[in-house]
Amino acid sequence: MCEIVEIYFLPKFVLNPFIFMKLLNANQIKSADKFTLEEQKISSLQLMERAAETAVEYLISKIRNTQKFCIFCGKGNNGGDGFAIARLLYQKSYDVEVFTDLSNINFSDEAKTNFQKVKSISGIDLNDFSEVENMRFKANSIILDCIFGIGLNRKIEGKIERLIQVLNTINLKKISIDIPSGLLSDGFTPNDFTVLKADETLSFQFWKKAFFYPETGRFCGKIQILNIGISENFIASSESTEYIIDEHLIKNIYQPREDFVNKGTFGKTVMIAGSYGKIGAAVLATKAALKSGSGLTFCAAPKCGYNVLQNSAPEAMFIESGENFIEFLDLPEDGVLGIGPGLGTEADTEKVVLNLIKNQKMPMVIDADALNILSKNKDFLKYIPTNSIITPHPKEFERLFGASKNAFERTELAKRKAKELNIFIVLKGHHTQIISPEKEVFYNITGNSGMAKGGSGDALTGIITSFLSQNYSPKNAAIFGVWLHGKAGDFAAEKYSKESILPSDLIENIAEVFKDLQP
Ligand SMILES: NC(=O)C1=CN([C@@H]2O[C@H](COP(=O)(O)OP(=O)(O)OC[C@H]3O[C@@H](n4cnc5c(N)ncnc54)[C@H](OP(=O)(O)O)[C@@H]3O)[C@@H](O)[C@H]2O)[C@@H](O)CC1
Ligand SMILES: [K+]
Repeated sequence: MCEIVEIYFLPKFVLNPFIFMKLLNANQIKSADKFTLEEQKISSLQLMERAAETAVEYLISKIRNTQKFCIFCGKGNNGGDGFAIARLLYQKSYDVEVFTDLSNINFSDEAKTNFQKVKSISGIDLNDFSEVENMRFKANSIILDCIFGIGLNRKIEGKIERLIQVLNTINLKKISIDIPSGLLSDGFTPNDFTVLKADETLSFQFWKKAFFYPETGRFCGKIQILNIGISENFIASSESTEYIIDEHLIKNIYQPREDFVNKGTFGKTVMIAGSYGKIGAAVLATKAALKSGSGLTFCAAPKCGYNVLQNSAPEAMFIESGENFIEFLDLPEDGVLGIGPGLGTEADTEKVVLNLIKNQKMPMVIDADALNILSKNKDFLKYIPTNSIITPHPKEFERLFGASKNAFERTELAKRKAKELNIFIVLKGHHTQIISPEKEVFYNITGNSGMAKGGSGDALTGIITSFLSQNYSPKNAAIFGVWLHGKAGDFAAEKYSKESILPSDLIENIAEVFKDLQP
């Protein structure tokens, strides 16, 4: 599964803080390249050189214990990047060995120029792809994959397919340039495609859609976006309905707390959660709501949770709503509701939950068992108040809306459902997506695999409900909530390791995220 660390900027290319990142497709990226050449009055060879310099600078700054790079170059501009990187690494005194298809030299113009330059350097070994079968690679060598980039338009076959199969068996670190070779950048890659399995992907300027979906993201390893100074004017004017939730976007959404305010200013959050044996879910959701700034916080839960809730979250008010599970609800007026964590699906709870959702006019957050209750009858879906936020994981999503062939199709189905029901869908996963009724998709890049633990989703529900009650719009509450949840998880993982972090640690680290956000 892929993991995204940070954006690497050459100091000369710092993005305008008001431009947040759109997800562009391969054709748009190619147009962005062309536009940049005209705007900056540079040649495509110069842009390629800039891309290669950025990649080399990154490699040198991050990679330790290696002296040798084996660079595999295809015939297009991804191969051109590879030849240029080879030359630049050689000039920095690294051992460099280059592999290409010497039997079929029909390179793109830029690749050809850079191939010729490599050929003229006697210190760089140049081999045919086929020689990889008999090679003995030095330990600690790094393989750079520059075989195909975003220009791939069909399955790789023959000699190059064989090459990738062999490379995939070699036990050396593999770094793909721009995108792992064999992967289609804008959609699902059929299962019979041979794809290079990278440990790391260094991608130029733009995230690619393939990075965000489990079937394709699993080939990418750790993802690093390298800013190569592509035209901001082009990015700003490009049409896209898909976005990456980056810090620029978050800084536009975040409303710092002002002076002269009182607890009423920050809304009334009401968590409806918990049943016997699952009171922890109510605790986590309530604490997360408190920690993310809710002014007044209530938790409606069964009586069996009274002691534990009052002890662990004394700042919240308890609303007794049954004995061992929720049997009735008597909620404060004007509360913003978050319902679902640990509710169970007892018949009485089901009745109360459905009734509440049906009669609710204001947007609310619906999660976990509340979604399972809704999924029992497709007619229940229309009870969801407009502009509400639902937070299903893939299984819950399937129960609600039916199965999809793959994760890309699931997102398309979510877009249709978000529009049809006029709601926001937070599709939880390694890269959680927020899908709006306008069919926009926002991809989250914070978070880590240590958060794949029971209780993590309860915290998310608390955070989003808290933001909704603090007057963030439903869209901003969902985007900010998902991002902050992941970021808090990243802070926690740094302190305690991915294995050991608990959702409680994540909640504790919400404070670190807010500290970081202060202007
Ligand atoms: N974005 C940026 O900002 C910058 C991007 N740059 C770099 O450019 C890369 C894109 O370059 P690119 O368009 O030449 O594509 P790339 O993938 O190298 O080659 C495709 C060629 O292979 C062919 N072909 C396709 N599929 C095939 C298959 N299965 N089996 C066999 N052949 C196949 C296809 O031709 P066809 O055979 O279809 O006529 C085409 O000629 C990009 O990823 C990045 O690395 C930087 O240099 C500068 C800044
Ligand atoms: K590649």
